[in-house]
Amino acid sequence: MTSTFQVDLHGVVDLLARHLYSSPRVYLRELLQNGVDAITARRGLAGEDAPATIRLRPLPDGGLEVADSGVGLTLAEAGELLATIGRSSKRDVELGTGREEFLGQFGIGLLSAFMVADEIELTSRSARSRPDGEAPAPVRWRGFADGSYELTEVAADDPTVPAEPGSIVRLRPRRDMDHWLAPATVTALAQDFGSLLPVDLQVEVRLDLDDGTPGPRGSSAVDGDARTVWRRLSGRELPWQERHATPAERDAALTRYAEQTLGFTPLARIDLDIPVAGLSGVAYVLPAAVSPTTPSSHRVYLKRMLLGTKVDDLLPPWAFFVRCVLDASALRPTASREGLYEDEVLLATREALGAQVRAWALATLAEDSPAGRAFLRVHHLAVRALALQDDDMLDLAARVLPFETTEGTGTLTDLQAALPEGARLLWTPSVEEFRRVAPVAAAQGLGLVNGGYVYDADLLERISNRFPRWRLSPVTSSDVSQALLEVDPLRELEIAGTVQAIDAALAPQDCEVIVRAYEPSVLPAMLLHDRDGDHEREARATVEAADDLWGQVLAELSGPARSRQLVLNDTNDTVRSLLATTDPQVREAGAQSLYVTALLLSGRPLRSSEATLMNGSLAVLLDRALRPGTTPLEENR
Ligand SMILES: Nc1ncnc2c1ncn2[C@@H]1O[C@H](COP(=O)(O)OP(=O)(O)OP(=O)(O)O)[C@@H](O)[C@H]1O
Repeated sequence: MTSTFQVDLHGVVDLLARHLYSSPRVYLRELLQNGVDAITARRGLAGEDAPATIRLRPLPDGGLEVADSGVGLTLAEAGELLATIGRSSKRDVELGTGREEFLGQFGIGLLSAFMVADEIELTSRSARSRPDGEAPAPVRWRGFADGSYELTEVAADDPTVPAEPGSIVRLRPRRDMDHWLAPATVTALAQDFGSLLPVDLQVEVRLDLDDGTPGPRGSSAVDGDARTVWRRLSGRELPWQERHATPAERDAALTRYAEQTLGFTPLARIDLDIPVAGLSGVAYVLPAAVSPTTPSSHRVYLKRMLLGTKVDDLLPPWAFFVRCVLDASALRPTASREGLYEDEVLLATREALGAQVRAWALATLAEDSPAGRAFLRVHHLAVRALALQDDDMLDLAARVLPFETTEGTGTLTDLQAALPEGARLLWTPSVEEFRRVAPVAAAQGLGLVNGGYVYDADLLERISNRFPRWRLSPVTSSDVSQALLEVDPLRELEIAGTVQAIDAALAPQDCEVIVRAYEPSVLPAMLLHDRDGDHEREARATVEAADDLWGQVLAELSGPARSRQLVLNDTNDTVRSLLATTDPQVREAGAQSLYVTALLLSGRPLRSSEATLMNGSLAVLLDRALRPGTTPLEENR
């Protein structure tokens, strides 16, 4: 024996309301959509001239009436389609997809009305004719929130039946949800979802409740005490397909449209057109920079019905500087109809949209125009993000993107122009390293670029690898130390003992001390990070783990054990004073404070152990300086 599931409609509606739809507001979209689909079906039957109207009428009892001039339903169709959840006339059973021409496909849309109504009544006159040529009798289906329904034939002259083919859906409000059916809400929702629909959508407005929103008026009527008018909500061309006398007028109209619908005045506009996805629209460039992690959300219409105002994942991640408004016919909605189904068409569309935005960015940046400069000023981060994955943009970016360099903020071209012909360009992977090295590099005439900001290290590395003509490479400690002059051998001999003592004082900081003579002489010391230090530390760990014989060999190969070098500047007066002192306490405290100063110069905040070191050394130096009658540094000269 086979049985069928018993379905508790309350549970299903609750599931839809809580987990599928983001808000009960979608009930109106589902009703509009059924009306549009029924009109499409009637056009298929009777030709393109078939009437295409949807009329929304708030009822005096707080309910709502939605009347369409669609294909209508026969008794058999209503019995099959409305009595079974998940049954849809618009699905392609063989392909398992929604048929192209319709908006609906899942067979659950009408249920969403139970989020706001206790009772749904659909009265319909079918546009089909019976085999005997007679018109089928009109039908009335009444569905209740407890899952029960009634289906009856109705007399053709019944006054509640549409006079012409079509359907009228009436909702009786659910307690506590009646505000969703209030006239102002219905008008606002219909405007939002349906203003671009290719049908004549009108709402009946009571003049005493009219909020004065401008819009074409239809005929007026007297309904009881209140005068009413029909206000037309649709009938607009897609804004980007409207005709204008001149391009300037089109620009102005589309800018106004962005201001009204998106709430900003765009920096620029990119027309979008992807025929295979039946897609057209506009990408607006944001007037201010946004973080790359801000989810970019777009206003999307599917077959001219609003899908959502915050649809994401429509463009590649690097295109976070645009907001699109578009309409597509070949993209598929998810069942909630609030997002896009991730299928091959969406993947191809995303790529094609990315290509159109990219082509605009390339063309705009390539010409040195005010628009290009404004775009770069506001959205240089997005250009950097795009250049990371696109060689054409990378090549352009290398020429137009500003970086922080030892010659000020400028492009790589600017930096090259400021250096002797054929000079190499160097870059640091962190801001800290740039701060450490830049004063010396600048004084030595080295061209240094700060790669420490978002995307820049990766970008500079890609430029180094892909475009050798820039002669760009990451800076190494040897690049810098080569520019530092060895002190003369006699001087080296003179200070050897002191240097050894200072070196020992900084050993706990994992820092080796050397002395060189370099410009600028106001800089007492510089801290170089040996990026090979990591390998050395690894080598040390291996030495410790190895047996005696191998340990000795490896120890010889592993080189200097400390990962940083404090390079004291022998042309600096303070350093010379320190090197001259024989007071061990002053020497140690002086070395520690030079070390901390060099750390601070790199811009990195001090760790607590380093702050303690600074305070301790300062206390010693102050104590010696304040002892009456002596100045410690002079005392030992
Ligand atoms: N106004 C209407 N005129 C004619 N037929 C209708 C109307 N409203 C609903 N129907 C019929 O009832 C069926 C079920 O409607 P329902 O809104 O539940 O699902 P759907 O529109 O097919 O799919 P979806 O769940 O994607 O909206 C429709 O496929 C359609 O055949």
